[in-house]
Amino acid sequence: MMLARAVEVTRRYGDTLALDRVSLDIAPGELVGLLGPNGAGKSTLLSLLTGVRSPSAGRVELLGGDPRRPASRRRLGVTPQETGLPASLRVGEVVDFVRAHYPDPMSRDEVLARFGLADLVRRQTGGLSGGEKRRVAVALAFAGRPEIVFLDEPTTGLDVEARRSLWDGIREFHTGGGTVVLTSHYLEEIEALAQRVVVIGNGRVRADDTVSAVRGLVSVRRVSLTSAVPMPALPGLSATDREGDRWHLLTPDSDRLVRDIVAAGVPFTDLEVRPTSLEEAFLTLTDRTSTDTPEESCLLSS
Ligand SMILES: Nc1ncnc2c1ncn2[C@@H]1O[C@H](COP(=O)(O)OP(=O)(O)OP(=O)(O)O)[C@@H](O)[C@H]1O
Repeated sequence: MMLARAVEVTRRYGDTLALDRVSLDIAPGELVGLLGPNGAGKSTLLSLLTGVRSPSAGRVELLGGDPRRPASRRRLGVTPQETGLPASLRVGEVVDFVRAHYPDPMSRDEVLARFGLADLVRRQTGGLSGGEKRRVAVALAFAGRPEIVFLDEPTTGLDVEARRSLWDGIREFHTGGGTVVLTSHYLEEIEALAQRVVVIGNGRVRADDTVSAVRGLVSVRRVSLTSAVPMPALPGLSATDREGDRWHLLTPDSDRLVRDIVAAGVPFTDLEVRPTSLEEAFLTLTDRTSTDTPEESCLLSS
């Protein structure tokens, strides 16, 4: 049985198409990273899988049933992107408050120790730093001893040490058999935790593969040069953008592309090669799951 599942799910907000026919299966014991730029639809997908919102079309299942069923929700842990903690309560009290909602929670000490928060137990949450609040918010997702946890950008705003301590807590849960789905803008973060990466862009699944396969897909370089001559169709050229005589060429193999340009006799000046951002790399990912026509796919890279 899949622990969570989206089947051809579409979600609209008014005229905005946030998710467009997304299908995803999360098996027990997986640690899956959802990777995508701002506005890709990651949070929307989490909100559907956790029953906070309903799809406009398609179907979602959590723990074998409707995500809104209280019986399923008791086996679920969630930390959304934005959370509020009651400012006048102490960290230990907040943990106890959340634990009290579950039939077989972790002990207060276990929750705090797993996420390196034991020193904060008596502190009022209103006086915590942003990073400390975030760590408490993430730890709370685990308090009810859930089977599956959804974390929306769990380490945003954390320094390196806090991030590592949080990763350790997530890994420990996973090693104990727990299932985790987390979103991130950074492949490095997903690489540190997950084996499987689902790349979301413009509301669609662009890739669903191992971390190393996705790294290959998004390791794209941008070759820029000035030339009055049109670029010939060269192998390994994933996308082309032109501003007057300035060309920006995206390619997985910049050495080869430059050699090919020289071999083709294209005159140029001001050659520049640099790594791309994830957003740029996404433009080169073809839509493997859709039935889009080639013309529509080209629009993605224009
Ligand atoms: N409540 C809402 N009302 C209207 N539009 C929304 C709402 N929530 C999300 N959207 C839109 O849906 C699209 C997907 O947003 P979503 O928050 O799911 O993306 P995301 O991948 O989580 O982005 P980020 O990385 O910035 O958190 C965006 O265009 C966003 O503006």
